[in-house]
Amino acid sequence: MAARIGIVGVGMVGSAAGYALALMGVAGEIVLVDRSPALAQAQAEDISHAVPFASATRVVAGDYDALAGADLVILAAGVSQKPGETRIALLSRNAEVFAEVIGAVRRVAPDAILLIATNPVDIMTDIATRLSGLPPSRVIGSGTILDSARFRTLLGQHLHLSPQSIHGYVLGEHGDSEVLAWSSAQAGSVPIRAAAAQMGAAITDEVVARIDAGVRRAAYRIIEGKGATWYGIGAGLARIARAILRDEQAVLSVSILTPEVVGVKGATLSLPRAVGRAGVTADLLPDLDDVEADALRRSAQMLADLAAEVKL
Ligand SMILES: NC(=O)C1=CN([C@@H]2O[C@H](COP(=O)(O)OP(=O)(O)OC[C@H]3O[C@@H](n4cnc5c(N)ncnc54)[C@H](O)[C@@H]3O)[C@@H](O)[C@H]2O)C=CC1
Ligand SMILES: CC(=O)C(=O)O
Repeated sequence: MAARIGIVGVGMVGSAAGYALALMGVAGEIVLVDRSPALAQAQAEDISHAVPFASATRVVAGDYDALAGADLVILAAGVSQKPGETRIALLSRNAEVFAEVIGAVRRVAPDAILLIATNPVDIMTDIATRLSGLPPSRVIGSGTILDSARFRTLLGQHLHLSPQSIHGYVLGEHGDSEVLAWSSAQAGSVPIRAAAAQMGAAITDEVVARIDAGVRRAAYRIIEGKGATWYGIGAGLARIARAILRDEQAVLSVSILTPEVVGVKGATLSLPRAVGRAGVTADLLPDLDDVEADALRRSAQMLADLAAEVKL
């Protein structure tokens, strides 16, 4: 039977995910739910007009009851950052939104995998895991999927290679403490620094600093310029959804509650992980140098401490 995806919160991010999913054609039906039914209705109508160019997906608006039987529900409800605001500053407001939304989704779609986009996405994934009672493997935050895409884009531009031929991951928090795993990045099958040297485009300290800021500060820059980010994450959410619904076992950097990593217990954070129909089925932590391992430890500890402060 064709897959059914729900999206709760269809502002910029939820609607961009719906649009990307409709173009990709991975679902038979996409159901849009929002606190504003008029917005959900308008987004469904607009996105459905893109469908004839790409797929046969049915795109409809509905209330929570319309999510019954969903295989996957994407959560993008809540407030977003104002210029200069951190993701973590959104926590208390979005925790209140999840207190209402997660129970409503679970009541009608108990078998759905939850895919979280709302920021701060790692802590919101931790909250969704606890509120839902689902196993962590079935409550997946988009985490650093977007940061890894930004890393691959900038490395691809530096080397004049397709970002699809760059393999590199951002680990830890989707946020200020994230860790770019330079030491394991590759172009094709060649370690990134060796590839860069072969291609006459050495990765100097200046290049590292520029790409690091390009990734870490991307959201701040884009929000300054247009108020929010949505295309990158919309495509990232659709990519994760495709991996789940087609049981791809694709390696993607996503966030789940993790029993232990680099000595830190109980942090919800991103690592490259295998993603398929059962959710996350394996972790693939790359080899890290000492600087990267220390940075990941700090990021993980910060996330574990912050999540522990959230009382539900
Ligand atoms: N994980 C990531 O990489 C990214 C995450 N985000 C986050 O995604 C979230 C959404 O961002 P935008 O779409 O730009 O915001 P938006 O304001 O455009 O949309 C949010 C939507 O949530 C709805 N909503 C709020 N409370 C609700 C409730 N209780 N029940 C149902 N719907 C509710 C609103 O009506 C609105 O339509 C933010 O937290 C933002 O920071 C944004 C970009 C990237
Ligand atoms: C807003 C956000 O989290 C991002 O674009 O990375």
